[in-house]
Amino acid sequence: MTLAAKISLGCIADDYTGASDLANTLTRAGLRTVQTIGVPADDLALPEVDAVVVSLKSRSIEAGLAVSRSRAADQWLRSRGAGHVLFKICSTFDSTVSGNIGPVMDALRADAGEGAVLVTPAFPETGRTVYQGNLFVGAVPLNESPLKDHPLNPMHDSNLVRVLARQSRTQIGLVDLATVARGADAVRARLAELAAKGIGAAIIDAVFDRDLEAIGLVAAEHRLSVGASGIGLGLARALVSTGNVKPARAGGETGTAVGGPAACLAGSCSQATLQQIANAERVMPVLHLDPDRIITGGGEAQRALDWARPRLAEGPVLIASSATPDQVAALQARHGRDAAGHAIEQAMADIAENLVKSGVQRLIVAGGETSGAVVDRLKIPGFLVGVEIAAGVPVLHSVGGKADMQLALKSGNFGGAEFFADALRLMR
Ligand SMILES: Nc1ncnc2c1ncn2[C@@H]1O[C@H](COP(=O)(O)OP(=O)(O)OP(=O)(O)O)[C@@H](O)[C@H]1O
Ligand SMILES: O=C(O)[C@@H](O)C(=O)CO
Repeated sequence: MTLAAKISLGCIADDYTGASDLANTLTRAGLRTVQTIGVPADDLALPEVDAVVVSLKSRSIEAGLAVSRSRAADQWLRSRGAGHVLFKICSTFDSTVSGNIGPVMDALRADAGEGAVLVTPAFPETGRTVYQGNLFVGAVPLNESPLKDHPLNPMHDSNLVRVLARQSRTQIGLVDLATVARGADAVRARLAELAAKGIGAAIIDAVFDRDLEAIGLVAAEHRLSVGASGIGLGLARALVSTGNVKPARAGGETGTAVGGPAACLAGSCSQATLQQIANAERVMPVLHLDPDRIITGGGEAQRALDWARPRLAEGPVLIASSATPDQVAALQARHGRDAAGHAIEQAMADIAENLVKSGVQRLIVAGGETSGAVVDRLKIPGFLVGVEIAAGVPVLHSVGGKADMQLALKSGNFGGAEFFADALRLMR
């Protein structure tokens, strides 16, 4: 990849929807941003940018692999001049006792020679706030939110100091909201105090965007931070306010229209996605896949394609594997959690690949793991960020691939009740 000037901010995202969420936030804050799929190939030509978000699919893989892939991304970003790298995790801190947030943070911290790393998944625009180290999703603590039923990484503890301590080799501290409210100097002093005690990372509270601006100013003076789009916003605003980046027009790429048939694929089982699918039934044909048949090799992807192809000329279609928490639990009990998740993701990738062969150039995918499987199969090297469909979900324009495509990669919990119709209206 050839980048004309050095980049100001490097980002490593642990899934593809999270990467486009962050790329969207950085773009809106005035940073020219590109999202790459994996560590870019050296010959991938891309425009001059301020920030690169390398998308990995490392949230739910074995911790050692997540570490090695994240380190490779970090080395690439540093070699392109990134002085600061943000490790982008989910705003609901999706992870398990074995990782992968802690192990990746530990490795990147050692590589960067960082003292204490600031960590926050706060993203107030989507209702994620952190107080006294506890993560709230809307009005409820994380462990009472729908994330308690997540198919891959159910979250049962809202205290992130505890959660991260279980995953990391370093001690975890807290920078509380009272400190953040006193501004960047107070945060700086508290972080230095923690680092002096040998504490390697601190969860930092944030409830409003102004908190993230103070956090961003301090984080930007360091080499590494960990968090969701909120700290991305803080970092971007810090880079602009300190004159390190000259802000670009903050509207995103308008891109050229691609036209042609459009399709939606949903593999997310979040409450938000289930509601969005129910509402989509009123405006487009919806096919509900049979997950048992996918796992036992019953030709379900072919059935979906046979269903979709004759309908595409009439308008968009939606194909969903999504199910309620009870149905997900029952399926996992029959087939195993990982086997079920993997088989369904690959079926979605088969369907996407064949829909694109049938002419689809506008594709909406719901779910981070699902999006990862689909985008990998389509071999799209990167995206430029277009208009915003909903908080954290932009229209993406493919770059560097064979076909011109527009995609929307929706994080499971994001988007309004009419998300699919909203997206289709903006994808031309
Ligand atoms: N009916 C089902 N039963 C069990 N698992 C399913 C079913 N449908 C989809 N899955 C699996 O559930 C997982 C959903 O994860 P995915 O990351 O795609 O969505 P999400 O977690 O809601 O989104 P995000 O990570 O963006 O918040 C995938 O592994 C998918 O294959
Ligand atoms: O931060 C979020 O919630 C999202 O960008 C995400 O990572 C969901 O997969």
